[in-house]
Amino acid sequence: MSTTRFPARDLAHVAVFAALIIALGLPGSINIGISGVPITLQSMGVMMAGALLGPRKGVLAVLTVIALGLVGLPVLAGGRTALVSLSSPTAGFLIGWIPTAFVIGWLTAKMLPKYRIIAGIGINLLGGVVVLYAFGIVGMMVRGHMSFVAAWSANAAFIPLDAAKAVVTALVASQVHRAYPALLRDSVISSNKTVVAN
Ligand SMILES: O=C(O)CCCC[C@@H]1SC[C@@H]2NC(=O)N[C@@H]21
Repeated sequence: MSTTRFPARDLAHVAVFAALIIALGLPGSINIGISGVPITLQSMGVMMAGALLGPRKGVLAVLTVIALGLVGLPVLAGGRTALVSLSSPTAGFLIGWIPTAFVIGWLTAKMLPKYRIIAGIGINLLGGVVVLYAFGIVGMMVRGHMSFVAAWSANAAFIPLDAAKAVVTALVASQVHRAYPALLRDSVISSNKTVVAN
C-alpha cells in the first residue's frame, strides 16, 4: 500500500508562493476601461507558482490564496477579498488562476530537466493568457453581463503586460531551475511515491 505524505519542505514552498502572490497585490491595481477588471501583478505570481513549483504545489499555492480570500482576508490587489472578486467581473480570472498554475506547472515539468526559455515563454503564454483569458472572458460575460466580443476586446489591453509577465517568469524559472534542479522534480516525485516528511 502506498501513502503519500506532504513533506514540510513542500508545505513551505506552497506557503512562500502563496505569500508571493499576495505580496504582488500590494502595489495595488490599475483600472482601465469600464470592464471592472484591473491590471494586477498577481497573475505573474500565479505563473511563477506553476513554473517554479509544478502543477501540484503551484495549484496548492493558488488555492491557499483563494481560501484566505474566501474567509475574508484582503489578499487580492486593491485589498479585495475572494468573495468580492467572485461576485464581480473578475470572478473568471480568479477561478482561472487554478488551471493556469496547473497547465504551466504540468508543461514545465514535462520540459525539465532542461528549462528552455523560449519554450517556457510559450508555456507561460498558453497558461497565463490563453487559458486564463478563456476563464476570464466567461466570468466577464456572466458577472459583468458583457457580450463575448466586448469581453474579448477588453482583454486586449492586458496582453502587453501579461506577455511581459510571461517573459519575466520564464527568465526567473530558467535561473531557479538551474540553481535548484530538485525544486519541481521533488513535487513530481512526492506526488507519485511514498515520501518521508523531513
Ligand atoms: O483581483 C482579482 O479578483 C483578479 C484580477 C484578475 C485580473 C486579470 S488576470 C489577467 C489579466 N491581466 C491583468 O493584469 N489583469 C487581468
